[in-house]
Amino acid sequence: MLLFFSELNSNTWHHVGKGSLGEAAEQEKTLIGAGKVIQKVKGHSKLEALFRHPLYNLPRPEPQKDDWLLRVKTREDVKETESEEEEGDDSISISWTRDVKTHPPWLRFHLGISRWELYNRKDPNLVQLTHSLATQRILGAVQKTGGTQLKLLISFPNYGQALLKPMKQPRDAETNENLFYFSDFERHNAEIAAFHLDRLLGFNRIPPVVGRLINVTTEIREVTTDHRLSSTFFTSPVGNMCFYGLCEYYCSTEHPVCGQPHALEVSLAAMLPDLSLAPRRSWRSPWRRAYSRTKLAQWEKDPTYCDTVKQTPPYNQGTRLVDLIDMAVLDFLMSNMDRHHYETFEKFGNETFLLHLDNGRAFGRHSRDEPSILAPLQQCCRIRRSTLLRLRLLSLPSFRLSDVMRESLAQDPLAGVAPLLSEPHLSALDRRLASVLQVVQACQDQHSDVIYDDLDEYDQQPD
Ligand SMILES: Nc1ncnc2c1ncn2[C@@H]1O[C@H](COP(=O)(O)OP(=O)(O)OP(=O)(O)O)[C@@H](O)[C@H]1O
Ligand SMILES: [Mn+2]
Repeated sequence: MLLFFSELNSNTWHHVGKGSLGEAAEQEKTLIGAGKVIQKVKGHSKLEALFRHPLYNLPRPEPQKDDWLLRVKTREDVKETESEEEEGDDSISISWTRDVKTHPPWLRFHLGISRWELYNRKDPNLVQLTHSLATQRILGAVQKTGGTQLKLLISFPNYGQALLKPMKQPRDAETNENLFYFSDFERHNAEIAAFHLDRLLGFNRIPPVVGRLINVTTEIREVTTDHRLSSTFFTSPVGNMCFYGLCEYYCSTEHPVCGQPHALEVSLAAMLPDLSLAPRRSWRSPWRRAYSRTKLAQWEKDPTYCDTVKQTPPYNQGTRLVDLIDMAVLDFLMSNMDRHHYETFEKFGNETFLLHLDNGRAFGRHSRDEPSILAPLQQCCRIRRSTLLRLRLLSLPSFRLSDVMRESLAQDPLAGVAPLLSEPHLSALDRRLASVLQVVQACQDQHSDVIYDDLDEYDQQPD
């Protein structure tokens, strides 16, 4: 493994890429013709090859007790709380036990959250979790409070829940260039695509999101107990079932969410554990935008802004700064300008990953890039080595980001309706990835401490 990483890092690395790896890629080029995209050629999968790569299989120390977000109570714990609390709870009987086999997928997801990632990519439960979100009967739907745009909290028979964001505009609509980022609609496909992109970058910091075609009438209107929500349903002039809900932005007759006439595309995100079990802390991003038509934020005016951030807790210690830069890379690739806050699990203090929640405003425009999203990278000139090496890998023809993204998104149930990202959005990913690598190169030309080496422990291991 030592040899492998040093090879990736060396100057000859690009040459290596164009050699053996490049040739193989030429032979297995993804075929695109007459608007039809063929995902795999004779069973060859770039996605599978990517996930087989050592950079996606770094040995991690087994998490210790304190590295898990939650744990199942032992019989002793249960006895203690029973004696403390009033007995006589006849509400619900739950049929799962401490035996993992009895746990529904959402519970296994919660129990799998660790200090370092939200899920393990190889955990077979992930497929079960997304499958259950995509297929289970919808028992209830109420509006979720908090946040500015309409979203629903969906509940399922196995006590699982999901955060629903509806399709609000046609898939291929490009955001009007005269709209400010803070006036943009949220997109259901952006939530889905962001989950896939985050996973492809090896971060695993976005809760699993899946697409689903629902029936607005039978699966929302007829099951909701939320009167404020049901009072906003109406039949549109062409006979489609629409609703708009109550929220700060775009909840009006002028901005209806409509079925065709009942069918509606939505995204469903697995819910994180309840805040009472796993409280989270919300952090204001140092590179937050001004959310104003006229004002600039401090970081837009001060080229030495990062020097201040680097001295400010929690960015002056541990991995917080490079975590933030990982997030900036993710956001630049998908052109998300709306990252005003990020969250962490309180239990893990400052030594933990950052949750990349709320990605609905990503993937709005494919014809333009937004360099200012990369400001943290460009101003701090710092990046995790594992992130950089994965980005370089994804820029090679044999693992090309747009190709693995296309293949990954094809796994979503809504891909059967239409591709989740149009081809121009996929090529924008490759173009932006090249820009990220250029920014890193420019940093390396000027500074010597650009790379935050999170792989040194692996390099020292014998082969
Ligand atoms: N998968 C999830 N599980 C639990 N809570 C979530 C999940 N995703 C988002 N949330 C919570 O719900 C809140 C609102 O969600 P989101 O940010 O997507 O909505 P929003 O309307 O875009 O909010 P805002 O306008 O503040 O950006 C988030 O701040 C987050 O705390
Ligand atoms: Mn938002």
